[in-house]
Amino acid sequence: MKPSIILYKALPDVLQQRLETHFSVTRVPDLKPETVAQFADAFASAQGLLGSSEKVDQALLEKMPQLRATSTISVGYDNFDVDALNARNIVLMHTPTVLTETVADTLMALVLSSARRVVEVAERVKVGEWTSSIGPDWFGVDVHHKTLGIIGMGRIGLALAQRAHFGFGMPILYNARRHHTEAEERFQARYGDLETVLKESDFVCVVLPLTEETHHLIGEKQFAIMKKSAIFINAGRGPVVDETALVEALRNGEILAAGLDVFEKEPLPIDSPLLSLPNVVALPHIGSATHETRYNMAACAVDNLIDALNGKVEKNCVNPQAAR
Ligand SMILES: NC(=O)C1=CN([C@@H]2O[C@H](COP(=O)(O)OP(=O)(O)OC[C@H]3O[C@@H](n4cnc5c(N)ncnc54)[C@H](OP(=O)(O)O)[C@@H]3O)[C@@H](O)[C@H]2O)C=CC1
Ligand SMILES: O=CC(=O)O
Repeated sequence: MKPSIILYKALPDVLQQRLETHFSVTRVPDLKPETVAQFADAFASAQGLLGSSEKVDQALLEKMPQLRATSTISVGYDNFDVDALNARNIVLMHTPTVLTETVADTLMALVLSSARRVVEVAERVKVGEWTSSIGPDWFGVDVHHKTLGIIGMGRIGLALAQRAHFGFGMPILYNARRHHTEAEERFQARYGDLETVLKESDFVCVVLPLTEETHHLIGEKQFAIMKKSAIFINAGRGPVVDETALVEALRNGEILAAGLDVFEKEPLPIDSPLLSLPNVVALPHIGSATHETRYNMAACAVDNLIDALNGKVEKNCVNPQAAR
């Protein structure tokens, strides 16, 4: 008999079929308690779980006594209670690498659009404000040859450094928990403590995972030491930044502008003060959102679950030690 799994995200037909050749699949809309109650038997017998974005916590795991493997269509996994998974020897698979280049493109798009005010001035054209040759009130600031600070020199940080170094001649300053020789040798990146990166960068780009250590890592004190001309970019996770402090820093002119793909609360509430600031580019968490990359992520997650339920956890596994 095929193992049973729960699928809580729509997949392209070809991938759903691939999953169905290996497993007996129950498709559910989400992981809300009412959905779990409605499909109680399927959750009770499922050995695998595949989807993205939803919280996978102790309460859910209690409804899934047979669960052996979870597979998320994302690289970030802050929505999973990894300690609870470890305690039950449940492996967690994720999708690093396949999305790296696309997310780095998004970061570069945020850098360029914030600096050159692309969204703001394009809107002004659409509402008919371009009535004569433009003046300094439409100007932006240069990107090329400015110092790019990267906080989190992992896979995505490295791909961003590559673009900025070779494409835009930008000196790279970075912070991570350890030195990254590849970034230093290939892109002449310079390591600095967090304070140095914040103080010396023209662009401060956050590409960190959300953990206990990174929660609100960037707040009032950190914005206060950035250059007044600094542009702040966040494409890691929203709660890494104290959003109230960010709004204050933007309002008070402590920094020039911000480009944001992630927020403390998503979807970003329509009454968020960020949306009334002209110097903010706000994107709906589209870091990896291209047709090609989202397909590759879903395919990777399907393969990951097949591997994990066959005891193969050498690749893409967050907690291989949990494998039984
Ligand atoms: N906006 C979007 O759509 C997307 C967002 N993301 C987010 O980006 C994150 C990074 O992805 P990826 O680059 O693949 O991950 P990696 O694990 O490759 O890189 C994470 C980096 O963060 C650093 N880091 C972790 N904790 C700290 C800390 N406390 N202080 C300083 N540095 C720290 C790591 O340091 P060290 O190298 O020293 O260990 C590493 O350099 C994901 O976890 C996810 O949250 C990812 C994809 C899309
Ligand atoms: O935010 C997206 C991810 O893959 O993590």
